[in-house]
Amino acid sequence: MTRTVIAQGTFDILHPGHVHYLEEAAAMGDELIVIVARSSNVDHKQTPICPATQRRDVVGALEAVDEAILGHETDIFVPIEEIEPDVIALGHDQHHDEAAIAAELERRGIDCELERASASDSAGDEELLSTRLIVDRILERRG
Ligand SMILES: Cc1cc2nc3c(=O)[nH]c(=O)nc-3n(C[C@H](O)[C@H](O)[C@H](O)COP(=O)(O)O)c2cc1C
Ligand SMILES: Nc1ncnc2c1ncn2[C@@H]1O[C@H](COP(=O)(O)OP(=O)(O)OP(=O)(O)O)[C@@H](O)[C@H]1O
Repeated sequence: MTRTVIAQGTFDILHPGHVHYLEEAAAMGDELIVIVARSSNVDHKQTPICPATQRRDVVGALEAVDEAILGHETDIFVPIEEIEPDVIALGHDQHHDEAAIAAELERRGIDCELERASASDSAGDEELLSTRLIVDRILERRG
């Protein structure tokens, strides 16, 4: 039986922290499907620079990723219901409440494990590993 893992996020301007998360998520199973957040659902930080379709296409080109799909516009559990994953891999710093996600999965009858990925190691000098920091540096150096 194929063990399907879901990873999800905004993935606006890719960096090695994203690669770390997706490689770790891929290692949790046999197949990795990535749900790329719709810009309208990214409400806890600034609106993404790149359109969702472009963010999806770049994530989908990574070696660790079997398939990247656009998330649902209004109900984030719809793709989960359709895919029926074995594991949902949450990012190390994602704000989601694990207990609330687990409760909603149970309410919808979805039997799936929840795992937390680790933070990536330091990237060394001039470390960024964050889209927000990349954008800040662009503004600082080129603005
Ligand atoms: C289990 C799960 C499923 C998700 N599915 C969707 C989805 O269908 N559509 C969507 O726009 N975002 C989806 N998201 C992503 C949320 O919108 C999201 O966590 C956020 O906007 C991305 O923020 P981040 O990149 O800071 O983690 C999902 C998140 C989780 C935890
Ligand atoms: N440095 C990192 N180490 C490990 N995982 C990371 C790292 N950066 C991002 N991720 C993971 O990648 C996923 C998508 O992250 P996201 O698109 O929010 O990027 P970000 O760089 O954290 O963005 P921002 O800096 O704008 O908040 C999340 O699950 C997040 O935890």
